[in-house]
Amino acid sequence: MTDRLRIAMAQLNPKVGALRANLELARGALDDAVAARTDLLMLSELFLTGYFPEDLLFKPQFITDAIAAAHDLAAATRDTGVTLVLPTVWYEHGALRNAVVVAENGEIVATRLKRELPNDDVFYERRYFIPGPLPEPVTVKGVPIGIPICEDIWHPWVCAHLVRKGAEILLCPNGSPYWRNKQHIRKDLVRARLAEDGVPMLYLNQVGGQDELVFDGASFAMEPDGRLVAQGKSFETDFIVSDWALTEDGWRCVEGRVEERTSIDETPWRACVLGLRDYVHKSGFRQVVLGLSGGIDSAVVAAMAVDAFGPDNVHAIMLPYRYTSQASRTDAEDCAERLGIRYDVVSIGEPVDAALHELTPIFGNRPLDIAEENIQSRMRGLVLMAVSNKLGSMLLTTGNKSEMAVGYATIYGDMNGGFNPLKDLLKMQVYHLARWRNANKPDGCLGPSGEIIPISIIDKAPSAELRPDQTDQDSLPPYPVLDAVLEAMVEQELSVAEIVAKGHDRALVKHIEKLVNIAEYKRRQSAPGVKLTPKAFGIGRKYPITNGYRDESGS
Ligand SMILES: Nc1ncnc2c1ncn2[C@@H]1O[C@H](COP(=O)(O)OP(=O)(O)OC[C@H]2O[C@@H]([n+]3cccc(C(=O)O)c3)[C@H](O)[C@@H]2O)[C@@H](O)[C@H]1O
Ligand SMILES: Nc1ncnc2c1ncn2[C@@H]1O[C@H](COP(=O)(O)OP(=O)(O)OP(=O)(O)O)[C@@H](O)[C@H]1O
Ligand SMILES: NC(=O)CC[C@H](N)C(=O)O
Repeated sequence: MTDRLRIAMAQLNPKVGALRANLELARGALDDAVAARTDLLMLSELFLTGYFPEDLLFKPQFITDAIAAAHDLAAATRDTGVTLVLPTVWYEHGALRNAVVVAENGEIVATRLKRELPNDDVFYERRYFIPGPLPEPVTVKGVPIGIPICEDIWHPWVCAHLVRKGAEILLCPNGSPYWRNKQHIRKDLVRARLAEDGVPMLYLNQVGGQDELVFDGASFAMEPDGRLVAQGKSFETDFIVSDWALTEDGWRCVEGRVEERTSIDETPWRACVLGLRDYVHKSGFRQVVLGLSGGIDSAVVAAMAVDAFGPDNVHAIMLPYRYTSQASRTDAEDCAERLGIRYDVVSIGEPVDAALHELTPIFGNRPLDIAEENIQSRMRGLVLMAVSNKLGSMLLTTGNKSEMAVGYATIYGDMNGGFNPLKDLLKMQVYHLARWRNANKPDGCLGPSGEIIPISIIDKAPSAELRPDQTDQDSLPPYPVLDAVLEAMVEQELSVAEIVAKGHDRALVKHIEKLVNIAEYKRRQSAPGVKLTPKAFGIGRKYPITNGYRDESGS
C-alpha cells in the first residue's frame, strides 16, 4: 500500500448530450493528469452526458452511446499509471444507474452506484435511475477509498457506512448547481460529515451553465478538522492537484492550492454572466442583441452581455416612440458608449401608427388603454426579432423577478427573447448589482472597468414610457415594498397572514398574491433565465396555470 497519493480533480464544463466533445475534454484531463504524474484523476458527476441529461435518458441509443464513451475513456487509461474515477450512466442488474466506474491500465476495475437520488427542487433523478445499495470502498493503489456521489453526502449514512467499511479518503463527484449561499451550505455540510467520520474529503463540482442552472465549480478538499486544504476557482474551469500522505492520524494533505473565494456580491453577477455566456454559446450563437431603453434593466443586461461576450458581440438598439423622453435617449446612448457596443436607433413611430390606423375599424372609438400601450412593446419585439433573424444574434429579454412575479411585462412584446439574465433578480437587487459592477470588475469578465452604467440611469424613477409621464409606481407598489412581499411570498412560501405579521398591509399583500397567481401563464411562456435563489421562476417551481386557490389566512 502506498503512503503518498497525488489526486487531480478536473473541474470542467461539459455540454449536456455532447458525448464526443465531453469525451475529448476527459481525454485532455487524462493527459494533464499524466503530465502532472497524478495517481488518481476524478471527473464530475455524469461527466460524459453532462449533468443533467433529463429525458435524453429515456432514449436507449443515448444510453448505449454514453456507455460506449465510458468504455473508450476507460481504455485510454492504459499505460498511464493514472486511476480514473469516472462518473457515468451505467446498467447494473438490468437497471439504469447513476454510477462511477473506476478504470486502471485500460480496464474497468470497479463500479459503484449512487444510493441517494435527489428528487426535489430541480432534481428528478428517480424519474430515470434505480438507487444502488450502500456502497463499499474501492481499493486504489492499495488504499481503500470511498466514492459517495453528490446527494449521497447530504445524508449521514452513506459516508458513515463507507468509513465503517474501511474507507480512508472520500472522493465525492458532484453536479451541484449554484444558488445564493450554496458554497457555504456545501462547506458546512462536508464539515459536518467529516466531523462524524474522521477522514478527509475531496469534493469536485462541474462548472458552467446548463439551461437555467449554473454550476459554479468551487471544488475543494477538506481535512477532518474542517480545514480547507485545497480550493478551486469559482465559475471557471480548473485542474486542482493535491498531494496526500499517510500519517499517524490518517491521510493528510501535504500540498494543495487554495484560491481566494468570490465575495457575496460577486457570485450572482458571475453566475448571471456564466449562465448567459454558456446558454448562448452552447446554443451555437456568438452574438446578442437587445433593446436599450435608457432604463436600469436593459443597462444591466447590456453590461452582463459585454462581460460575457465582449463589446464587439453585443448590439444595442434604441427604439423610440413619441413617449420616449430625451433623457432616455441620451442615457441609452451614453450607456452604449461606456460599454463600447454597437448602438442603433430604429424609430417605431411609423409602424405603430400604421398598426393603430389599420386597427381603427376594429377598435372603433373605445378609449385608449393597455392595447395601444402594448402595441409599442410588441413593435419593439418585432423589430428586435427581425434583427436577430437577419444578423444571427440571440435576442436577450430583460424582465426582472419583480416584474415576472406580477406580470408587469407585455407577452409577445418586451418578453420576446431567447434568454433572460435578470429573471431571478428582484428589482432592488438589480439596482444593487448595477452599483456593485460600477465599482468592481470581476474576474473572467470581458467588459470595461469603471462606471459602465451611467448614474443617471440608476437614479431615475423606473418607467415603461408607454404613455405620457408614466412610472412603474402608477401600477405597482414601491419596489422596496413589492420586493419584500415577493421575497416572503415566493422565496419563503409564507402565508398571507405571516406576511401581514411582518408589517405589510393586508390589502396590498392580497393584491400582490392575485397578481402573482394570474401571471403564471406569462411566466410559462417566458424565456429561461439564470437560477440564483432556491425559489426561482422556471425550473424547480411548478405551479398550476389555472389555479383557484386563494390564501384567506388571517382574514
Ligand atoms: N390565463 C391566461 N392564459 C393565457 N393567456 C392569457 C391569460 N390571461 C390573459 N391572457 C392573454 O394575455 C393578454 C394580457 O397580457 P398582455 O398583453 O401582456 O397585457 P397586460 O398584462 O394587460 O399588460 C402589460 C402590462 O405590462 C406593463 N409593461 C409593459 C411593457 C414593459 C413594462 C416594463 O416596465 O417592463 C411593463 C404594462 O404597463 C402593462 O401594465 C390578454 O389580452 C390575453 O390575450
Ligand atoms: N425605447 C426603447 N428602446 C429600446 N428598447 C426598449 C425601449 N423601451 C423598452 N425597451 C425594451 O423593453 C424592455 C422593457 O422596458 P421598459 O422600459 O418598458 O421597462 P423596464 O422594466 O423599466 O426596463 P428598463 O429598466 O430597461 O427600461 C427594456 O428593458 C428594453 O429592452
Ligand atoms: N446531483 C445531486 O445529487 C445534487 C444534489 C445536492 N443536494 C446538491 O445540490 O448539491
